[in-house]
Amino acid sequence: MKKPYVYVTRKIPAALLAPYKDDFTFNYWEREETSVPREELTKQIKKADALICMVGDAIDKSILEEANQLKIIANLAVGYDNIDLEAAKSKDIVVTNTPDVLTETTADLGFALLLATARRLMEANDYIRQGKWKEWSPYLLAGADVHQKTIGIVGMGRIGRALARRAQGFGMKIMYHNRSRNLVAESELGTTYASFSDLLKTADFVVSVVPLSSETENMFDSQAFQLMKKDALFINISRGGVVNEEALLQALQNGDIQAAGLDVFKEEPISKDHPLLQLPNVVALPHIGSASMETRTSMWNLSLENVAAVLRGSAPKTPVSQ
Ligand SMILES: O=CC(=O)O
Repeated sequence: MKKPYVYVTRKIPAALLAPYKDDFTFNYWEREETSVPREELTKQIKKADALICMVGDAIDKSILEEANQLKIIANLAVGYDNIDLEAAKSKDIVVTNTPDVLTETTADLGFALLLATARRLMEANDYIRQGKWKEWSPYLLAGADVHQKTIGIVGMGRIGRALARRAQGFGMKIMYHNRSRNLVAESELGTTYASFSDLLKTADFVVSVVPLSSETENMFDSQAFQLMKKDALFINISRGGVVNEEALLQALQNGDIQAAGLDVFKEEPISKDHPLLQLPNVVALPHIGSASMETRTSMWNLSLENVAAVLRGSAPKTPVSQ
């Protein structure tokens, strides 16, 4: 019998495929630095039984129309705003993501970004490498304290709670905003629920961990930045789509907020000429929230487990609700 065909949109380590090789045929996009062109993906989707894809792959209605026998789309990410869930559902295609395995790693990065932005680590690193360091001086590259400040976490899901645990270690006051109250986070992590506007008005660090949806798109707009304190820092580790980047740029330029740490952008990869990247008070990272060797391997393994389960006729471990 012909083995089911699994297409992977990036190079996957061969060793991870070994346990599945007897049952499935694998093929993947070989070039690590570039994403699969739309034309090639369309060709592959026509014949694939399973697809493992990345956040940058737009799995929209028009490409899904090409699928003839696709049974599962396994996204190598916890967020899945790149996939048209309705279109997948209408073709009985299961969608899975990679929750849990990346929670702590992403929270580590979120906190690293917060610290780097507050203490101006990138500017300091550039300063020393450019040979500018001539003498020690009291306010040289002086940033903002993190300990005992107020963090405002927007989106109290798994990563939000993991951030709150880290914030506890820094003696921070923790506010959060979420669609619904999270009583466990309140009782166990000492977090306080606030309306979006109260959080914006009060927090020293506003951290976005909210998934991108029609409700959250552009929620950080000019009004939101106006509400923030002038010395507030904005950190985004969720999706660029939740921010109006033009409004963020203006807020940073006008001094409405102090600085931003951004791991995600509306257009990814962002152009190096983008105005946000010209500002010294922006720390920018290329969407590396879950990028540790251990976690990326766990994400691959979870995606493979999900694919194998569906192709063998059982339920996947981490389906998204469609
Ligand atoms: O952005 C990455 C993810 O959603 O896992």
